[in-house]
Amino acid sequence: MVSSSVNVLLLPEPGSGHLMSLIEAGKRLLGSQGADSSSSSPLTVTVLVPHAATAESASEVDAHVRRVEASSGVTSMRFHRLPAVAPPTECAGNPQEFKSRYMELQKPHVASTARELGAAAIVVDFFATTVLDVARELGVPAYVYFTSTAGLLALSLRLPALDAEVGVDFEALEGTVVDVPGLPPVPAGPALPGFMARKGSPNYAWFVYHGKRFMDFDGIIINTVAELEPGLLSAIAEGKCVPGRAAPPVYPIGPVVDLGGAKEAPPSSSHECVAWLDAQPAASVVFLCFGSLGWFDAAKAREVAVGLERSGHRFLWVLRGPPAPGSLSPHPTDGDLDALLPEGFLDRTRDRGLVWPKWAPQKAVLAHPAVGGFVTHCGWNSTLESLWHGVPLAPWPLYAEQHLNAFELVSCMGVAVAMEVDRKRDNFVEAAELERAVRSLMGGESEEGRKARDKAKEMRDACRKAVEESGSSHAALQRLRDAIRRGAAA
Ligand SMILES: O=c1ccn([C@@H]2O[C@H](COP(=O)(O)OP(=O)(O)O[C@H]3O[C@H](CO)[C@@H](O)[C@H](O)[C@H]3O)[C@@H](O)[C@H]2O)c(=O)[nH]1
Repeated sequence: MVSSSVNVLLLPEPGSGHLMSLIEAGKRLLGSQGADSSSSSPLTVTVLVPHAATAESASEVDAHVRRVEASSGVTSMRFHRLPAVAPPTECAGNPQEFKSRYMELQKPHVASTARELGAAAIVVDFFATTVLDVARELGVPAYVYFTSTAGLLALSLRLPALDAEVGVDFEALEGTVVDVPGLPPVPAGPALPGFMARKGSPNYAWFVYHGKRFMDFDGIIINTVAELEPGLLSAIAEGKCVPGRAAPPVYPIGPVVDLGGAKEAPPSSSHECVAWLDAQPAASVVFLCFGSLGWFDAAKAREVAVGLERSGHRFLWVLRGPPAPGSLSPHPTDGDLDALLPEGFLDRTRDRGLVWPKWAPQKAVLAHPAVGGFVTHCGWNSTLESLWHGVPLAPWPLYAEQHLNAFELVSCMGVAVAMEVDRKRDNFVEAAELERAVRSLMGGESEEGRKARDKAKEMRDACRKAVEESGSSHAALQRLRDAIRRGAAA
């Protein structure tokens, strides 16, 4: 019998945390050659790569796509570059609005490409829910890919109703809690994502829109693990987030973590950070790194330096500086260590610390046996990478949905020690608080630290089991493939 392939189009948002995650999800969808060749209708995946809005992001996207194209074993994945569109620069200061409008501008190109290539299903990033119109026009099933937690998904699904129930800005709800099915009461001030806090803001309006739209997709693919967020996934499946309306099927296929093809870590042993770790004792180093957009000014960096020095622990600290003045790009610049660090700090800590001012090989670092704890901005990719290696966390959320993630990591999953972050002072952490959290995380007397370390190991085992043949994520992927094939045959 001649097999006809089922072409799935993926539309990522070009931010690296989103793009890399959806490409990796595409690889998972393809599965091993064995799984695919046993079917009479093998899946193929075409990634529609949007032209990124700034030159810096465009070269980052290009480098990543080239790396995947060049890597062996991804033969059924193709890349199709979409033409450049004029970015909506007038809303560059509102990241969620910017991303949503930028993705909306891709619609005509997605439509023409889908017609040209033939699409059995379209999977879009969660900022691209407007593209559902294209799928409906073409009569093609559509899935949304959610790069963050089931916690954020539940809150997003609930947001349109919350918007109607709560008459004031959520920002004004200091001291009160928000009810999100599947989560303990969420303290509005410290934990609600900033873009959901101001009712009048365009970022907020877009999330109300996305929250409604998620319900209209044929399925929601999410980068989480059933065992990590069981209560939330049940609440969503049971229709508790949007009363009276069943949610579309949810496919938790995580952890979708790009390990460069290796289960343990990408080979980076020649990197200076990894070579430095090679010389440190097991589980002795606290790693500090803050995602693709995190950076510090001298005031915050000083607190970290003092806190680390007083903690007495070994550390590897990725310290990056503010975006270049006048640049449209939100990307940090390499940290100017002389300007950012207190005088003499590097000399005094030379034998037990490394401050790295540039992009670091985070996955290889987290995989290294010398690393015993991670002070993180709580980006979901970073969190999953840490849990994959059983490394406990201390959350220092900075932007996007990271405050909600921090709340969940401490209050639900128990894999993190709490750290007091002052949101009113631009997420400031005092030196003494950092020192306390690092001591607790790295093996002091604290019960909280011991629990976080144990729980992180438990979650490492759960994450690894989930992707094995009998595991929950493996089963979710199979259900997703079946649903896509059924849709193509219909
Ligand atoms: O020096 C660095 C810094 C980061 N990374 C990698 O970059 C990725 C960062 O991803 P993530 O931790 O998710 O952070 P962001 O890039 O900030 O991701 C955005 O997208 C995520 C998924 O939706 C959200 O959870 C975040 O809040 C949002 O800011 C990870 O794979 C890291 O390993 C490095 O390799 N080296």
